[in-house]
Amino acid sequence: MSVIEIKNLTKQFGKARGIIDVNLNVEQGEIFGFIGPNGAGKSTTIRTLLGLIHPTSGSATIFGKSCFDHPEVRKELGYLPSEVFYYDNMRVIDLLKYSASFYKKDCTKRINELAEAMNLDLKKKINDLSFGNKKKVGIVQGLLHEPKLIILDEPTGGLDPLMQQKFFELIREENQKGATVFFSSHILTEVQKMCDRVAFIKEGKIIKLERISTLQENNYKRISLEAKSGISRDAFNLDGVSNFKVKENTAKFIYKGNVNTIIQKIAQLDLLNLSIEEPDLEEIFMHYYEKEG
Ligand SMILES: Nc1ncnc2c1ncn2[C@@H]1O[C@H](COP(=O)(O)OP(=O)(O)OP(=O)(O)O)[C@@H](O)[C@H]1O
Repeated sequence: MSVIEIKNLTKQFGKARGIIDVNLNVEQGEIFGFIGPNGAGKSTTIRTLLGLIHPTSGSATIFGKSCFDHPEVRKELGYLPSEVFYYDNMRVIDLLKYSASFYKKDCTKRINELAEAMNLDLKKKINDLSFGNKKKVGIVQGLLHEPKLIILDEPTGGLDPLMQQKFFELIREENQKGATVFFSSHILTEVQKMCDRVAFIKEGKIIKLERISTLQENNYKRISLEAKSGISRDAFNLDGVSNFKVKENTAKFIYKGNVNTIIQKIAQLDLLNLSIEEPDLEEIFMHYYEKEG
C-alpha cells in the first residue's frame, strides 16, 4: 500500500480550474517532490489530500484512508502550510504545547530539540517574531510529534540560506528514521538535492513524473555554439532539439538523442566556439514545460 494515493483527482472552483485528473502515489520512505510554477495547483492538491477541501471528483488517501472520512489519519502526519497564521498574543512554547496536546503524547523533549536546531526562542510572543521565525514555529509544529508522513507546502520561503540548510538536515534525519516526505516547491535545486522522485504540475495537470536520477541520466546535452556567420533555426529543425535560442551568430539549445546526428549538423557550421555540457534540472524542467505546453 502506498502512503499517499491520489487517483483521478479533480477540483474545480466554480468555473475556475484548480486541478485536473491528478494521479500519483508516494511510497513508504520516499522523499517526493511536487514542483510547478505559481498557480499550477500544488496547494490545491495538498489541501484536497488533507481533506481541507472537497474534491470535485476522484480520490486521495493517506495510509489507505481518506482524511475526510477518517480525520484521525491526520495524527500520523505533520503538515506545514505555505502560509502560517497564529494567535499573535500567545507565546511560542504555549502554542506548541497546545498543538502537542492534540497528539496526546509528551512532545516536550522534541520541541526543545527542534527549537534548538532551528534557533527559535520559545519564550517569545508570536507577535514579536519576524516572518522567517514564524515559519520556524510552523516547522516545529509540523515535526514535534515525529509524524510518519511529513507534508510540506513550499517550506523554505522566508528562511535564510543557513536555516534552509538546517531545515533540510532535519527533514533528512526524519526520513532516515522512517518518515515519508512529500514536499511542494518551485525551487528546483532543493528538489534536486532532496528528492527521490518528482512530479511536475502545470496548469492543474501532471505533465511528468520521474525519478530524479532518471531525469539526470536521460542524456540531455546543453549545446552552445558560436559561428563565424549567422545561425539559422531551420538548420537545427530535427527531433530531440528543444529550447532553441538563437541570437545572430550564437545559439543555445537542449538536445536529447544520438550524438552523431547532432555533431554532423554542427559540423556544417564554421565555428568559433562550441560547448557541450550536462544541463541542470532547471533546464530539463523548462524543456518539459515548453515541450508539453
Ligand atoms: N479558493 C479558491 N477559489 C478559486 N480559485 C482558487 C482557489 N484556490 C485556488 N484557486 C485556483 O486554483 C489554481 C491552483 O492554485 P494553487 O494555490 O493550488 O497553486 P500553487 O501551485 O499552490 O501556486 P503557488 O506556488 O502560487 O502557491 C489557481 O488558478 C488558483 O487561482
